[in-house]
Amino acid sequence: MSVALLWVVSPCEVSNGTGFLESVREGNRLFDSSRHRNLVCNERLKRGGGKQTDNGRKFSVRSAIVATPSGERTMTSEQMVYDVVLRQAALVKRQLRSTDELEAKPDIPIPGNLGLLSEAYDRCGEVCAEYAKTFNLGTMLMTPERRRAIWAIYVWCRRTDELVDGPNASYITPAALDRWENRLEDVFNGRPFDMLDGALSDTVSNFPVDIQPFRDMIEGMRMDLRKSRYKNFDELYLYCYYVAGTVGLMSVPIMGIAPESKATTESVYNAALALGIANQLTNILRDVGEDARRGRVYLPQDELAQAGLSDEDIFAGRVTDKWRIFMKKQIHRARKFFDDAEKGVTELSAASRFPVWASLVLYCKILDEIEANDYNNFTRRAYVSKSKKLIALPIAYAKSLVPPTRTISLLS
Ligand SMILES: CC(C)=CCC/C(C)=C/CC/C(C)=C/CC/C(C)=C/COP(=O)(O)OP(=O)(O)O
Repeated sequence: MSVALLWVVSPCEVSNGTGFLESVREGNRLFDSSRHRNLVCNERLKRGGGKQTDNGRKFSVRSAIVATPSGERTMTSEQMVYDVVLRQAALVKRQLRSTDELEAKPDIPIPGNLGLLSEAYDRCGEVCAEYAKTFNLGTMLMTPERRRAIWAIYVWCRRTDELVDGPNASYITPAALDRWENRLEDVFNGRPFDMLDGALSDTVSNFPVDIQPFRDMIEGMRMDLRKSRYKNFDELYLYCYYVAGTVGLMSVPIMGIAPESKATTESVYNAALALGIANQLTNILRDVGEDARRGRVYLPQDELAQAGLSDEDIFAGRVTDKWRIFMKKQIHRARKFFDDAEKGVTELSAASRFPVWASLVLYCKILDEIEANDYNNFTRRAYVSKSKKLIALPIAYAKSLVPPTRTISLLS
């Protein structure tokens, strides 16, 4: 069982599988923060974020992405996701107008709870160190406030992912995800359920983080529960946004954009979104065989058909020329998303660039490894060896020293 879940699941809760989320409803809090709650609410109202914390809207906003009553959509997934980008960018701009520079504020003093809060952040750091070693190493260059905020977000994402991918996944129902979303709303309202939520509550009160990407990540988990095929790339793009693009949007308000950057806020968020999509597409291409053994195919069905391939070919795991041609196109697309992301990394605040470059350079290399495996992603797992990682890290460091562009946005 993953460490992240062990921390929040007591033995009796594990026994019935759903107890962990069941207890969310009971509201048996570990983290008493009535003072913290008021401060968070005031903070969000100051930022114009009151709408998000309106109890009346709980669960009415499943996702910013909506369909017509007949289920048809008039916009592409990309256009719809861009609305979330604009919303997050607007939130940051409002914050920037009210402060000279986007820097973390000092801790909110919570007498009696300060020790607990710092313990909560420490635990988040331990999870990050355990599961995201390279990225965690890179975060050591960030300011302590930013580093621990990134940890808190990472832990929430990991716990969310564990709900559908972890040891209790078979007990997870849409209702359980609704309760998890309920708990998320509580986090943003300053009513954290446990210590790890407490760290996130503190983070979202200190940085201009929008709740929508968090809600959308839960929506991605719902999608994973009900769907195992993707008709076309538009559908797959939406899934990738939900489960990974959201992470990019959550991270930039913490990482901060360099004060000297001339790029527009939207373009930097777009690049962050692109990195999430690129990572997820890479993850999908690496795990084709593993996913197929779970009955899942995260590849556009129309493109498979155009290449003369079907699910049967994937379940049979045949590396044919048709498969190689298909894979080349998929890899090419993933690389284009990495290219879009690269333009934005340089615009981040200096200390945040290294962890992002390191993870970008390393994840991108997985695509090279799939090629080196002659596109056999059915029975061979593409991975980047330790020695290749060691070579890549100084390159990432050198890239992180490049300052933002001096001219008005080169980014689209
Ligand atoms: C580019 C700019 C401007 C900012 C960077 C913004 C960030 C941090 C984007 C990164 C988004 C991200 C890390 C998305 C998660 C993608 C992903 C597929 C993670 C895979 O997680 P695991 O499943 O743990 O991976 P492994 O299976 O490879 O261990």
